[in-house]
Amino acid sequence: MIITNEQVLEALRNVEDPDLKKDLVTLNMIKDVKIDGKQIAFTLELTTPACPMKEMLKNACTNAIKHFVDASAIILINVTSRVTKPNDTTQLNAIKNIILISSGKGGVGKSTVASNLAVTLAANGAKVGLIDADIYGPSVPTMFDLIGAKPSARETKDGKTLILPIEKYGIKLLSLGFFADPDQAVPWRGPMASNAIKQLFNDADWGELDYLIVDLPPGTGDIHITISQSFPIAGAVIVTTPQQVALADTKKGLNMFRMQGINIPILGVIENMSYFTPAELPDNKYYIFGKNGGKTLSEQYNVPFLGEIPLIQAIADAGDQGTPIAMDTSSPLQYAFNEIAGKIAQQISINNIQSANC
Ligand SMILES: Nc1ncnc2c1ncn2[C@@H]1O[C@H](COP(=O)(O)OP(=O)(O)OP(=O)(O)O)[C@@H](O)[C@H]1O
Repeated sequence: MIITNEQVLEALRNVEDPDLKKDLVTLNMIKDVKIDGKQIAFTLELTTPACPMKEMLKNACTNAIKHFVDASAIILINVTSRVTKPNDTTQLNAIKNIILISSGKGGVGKSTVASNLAVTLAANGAKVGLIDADIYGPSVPTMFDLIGAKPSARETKDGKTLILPIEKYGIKLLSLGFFADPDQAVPWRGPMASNAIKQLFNDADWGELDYLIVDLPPGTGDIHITISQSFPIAGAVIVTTPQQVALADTKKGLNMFRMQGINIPILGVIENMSYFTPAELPDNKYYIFGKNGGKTLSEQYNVPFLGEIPLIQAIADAGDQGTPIAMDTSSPLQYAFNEIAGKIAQQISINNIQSANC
């Protein structure tokens, strides 16, 4: 019996994307079906390279074809991705999704999370940029071993000067720290800071990006309002530690993103420094700052809980050495960040597709 494209597509109509609640053919995720005797090849186009359901969907496609078409078929699935973007993106057209990394309190690990998410999404194959908008203490130059680095500029055909982001580990980076002397007091204040931040978005040659991660200053202030109101934001990720003082400030941050006029989707809460694990006793967990604070908060606010990151000296060491820990293939944290990045990318895809269908 000759296998036809129609039979294959009909079989794949039985595979539903659990997030988007539609089948893969209706979602236009099946491309280039080619049949050669018993061999069936096609492309499965996901909405993000960091999709946590990649393997599950591949297996479901194989099973559907074997069940509905031919149990002895040889199935070759090429998985690719085309990252979706919010449908109201009118400016910064080549930047698909801007993700804000925010925290109510300083020092809870916002920059650590931003850096590790950036390298994780890039390792999955996404085009990633990172803006360090922390006016009080930009840490991206340290975390990417770029202290003292200075971005160059290029002139466009119409005479405009564009800043060229610095590329490191496959990520395009701009930090306010590149424009100030690392040993001088930070000069960014009020309107000057807001203008400088806007320039990092508007006057830089970002090229095409799937995700632009923005490391915000701690707390709730002018910079948050400026960025939220000036650019289309895919969502905010909130970083907290488990202590009550941190959680109280985190609530203020959550409330700010929900304020009228800001109204930014909250992609979820990450709890950093959740427990301490000594290097010599890797299976022991000591909840020195309390347990489940971040999880309880995310339940109260009805936002996703994205995961826990332990307090481990290797994270601080990796940050100080300029090689984010998620790049270390031998570290269990690579897996932890991969899970968190997958959940964030998945949430963005769902929001984008839902907003496109509205
Ligand atoms: N899970 C962790 N385990 C160990 N050290 C950590 C962890 N998370 C962050 N750190 C360290 O804590 C310090 C503060 O982290 P980081 O700079 O990421 O916080 P932040 O919230 O961005 O701070 P700021 O308010 O200054 O912007 C850094 O030295 C970092 O390496």
